[in-house]
Amino acid sequence: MSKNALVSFNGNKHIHTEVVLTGSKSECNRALIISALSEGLVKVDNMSNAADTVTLGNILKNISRGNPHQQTVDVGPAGTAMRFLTAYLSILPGSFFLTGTARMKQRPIGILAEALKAIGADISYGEQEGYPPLQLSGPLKQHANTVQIKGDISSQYLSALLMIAPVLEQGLTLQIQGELTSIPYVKMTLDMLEEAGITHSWSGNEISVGPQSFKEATLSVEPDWSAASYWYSIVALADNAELSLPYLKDRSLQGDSRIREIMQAFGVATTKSENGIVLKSSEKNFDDTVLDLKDCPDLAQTIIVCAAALGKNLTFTGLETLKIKETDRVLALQNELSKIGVTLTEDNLMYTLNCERLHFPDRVTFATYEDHRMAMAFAPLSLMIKEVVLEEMNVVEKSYPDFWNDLEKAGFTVREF
Ligand SMILES: O=C(O)C1=C[C@@H](OP(=O)(O)O)[C@@H](O)[C@H](O)C1
Ligand SMILES: C=C(OP(=O)(O)O)C(=O)O
Repeated sequence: MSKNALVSFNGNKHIHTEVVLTGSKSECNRALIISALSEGLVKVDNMSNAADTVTLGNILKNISRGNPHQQTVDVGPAGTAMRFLTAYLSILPGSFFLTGTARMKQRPIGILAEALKAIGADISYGEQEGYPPLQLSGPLKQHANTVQIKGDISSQYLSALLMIAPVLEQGLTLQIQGELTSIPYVKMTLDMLEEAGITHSWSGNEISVGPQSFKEATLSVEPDWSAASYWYSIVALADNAELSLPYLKDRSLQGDSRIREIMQAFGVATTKSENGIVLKSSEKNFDDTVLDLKDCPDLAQTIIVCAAALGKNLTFTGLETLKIKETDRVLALQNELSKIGVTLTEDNLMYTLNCERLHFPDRVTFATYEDHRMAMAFAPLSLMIKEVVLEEMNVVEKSYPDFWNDLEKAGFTVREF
């Protein structure tokens, strides 16, 4: 159990600062796998200090190929690491026991494991059918080059397969079944592969990657737009703010850069600066009352909590995958928003906020459910609530270890207890 954080903001709600965000964990985790597959031809620039990325980097450094003894590989809470390593380890010679936290053992992996088995991998389930831990014995002997895969549970399964596709003897064609979720993450995978010299074709529900060699390249990682989202929320809740975020680009590989458009309605204007972007307080203007977050599920908590704090009864769609992330994020939001009198109710996959009873007690303790995004999405409420307690403050390390320090630099007080 880590400490709790008591967060407050004294004085005028004015914020003028610069925050240098760490590299995107999604980009870094892909870059690490691509670099490993390319056997060092592909280098990575601006590596993230996100714990999930550090974990994946250490695993890739420490595993030994062809070792006759079984190696245990523990990803902790890192979902992308679990999914990407399932594919990566299945093609390596050797025997691996791939495991993670208690929560990881509840996050489904069967769709990916069965697809890999259909291609020729030797994978079995260590505990519950369809869930980690996994037992992998490689190398995969390919006997199929086309596989059907459900697209509506997690895009990470597709990304994991696409990254190993070029080193498979026969390449790989994915036939996607159902509506593909989190599409920008699949595009990010294909774009980064392309930067590393790997071509693909995508037509209708089929994505094909032929057998190919990686070329020398340096993958330059952009700061994390999901992390930027918490600063958008802070600007939306402040009375007056001007916040610069260096190195964020206009055109991003990250789908979460959509926060820029979404937050215009919440009164946050984004302009380009010499070396990045600047967020400024502007008029709020809620024209759209329904927001579809299917392409950017990691923004859901930020946006829903911010809308609740502003008393806006918005409706959200595309939240189906939130139940299998670090926690059941819909349930966690419902529990914690009730502490400020707000409900989030579902009707036919539409989730609507009701803020009629919104109120801000002097002190509220929010549980974080071993979910970094719960802590970071609720912390901005310290602009509305005198004292906000976020339990288990270390959760933020998963993607944004400097979060509390950055808050202090922006004028918040963060006390550990
Ligand atoms: O590929 C990735 O880097 C990710 C894809 C998304 O997951 P799903 O595809 O499961 O929605 C996202 O929620 C996760 O944080 C990172
Ligand atoms: C869902 C997330 O991560 P992962 O699936 O990699 O654990 C996240 O960072 O919000």
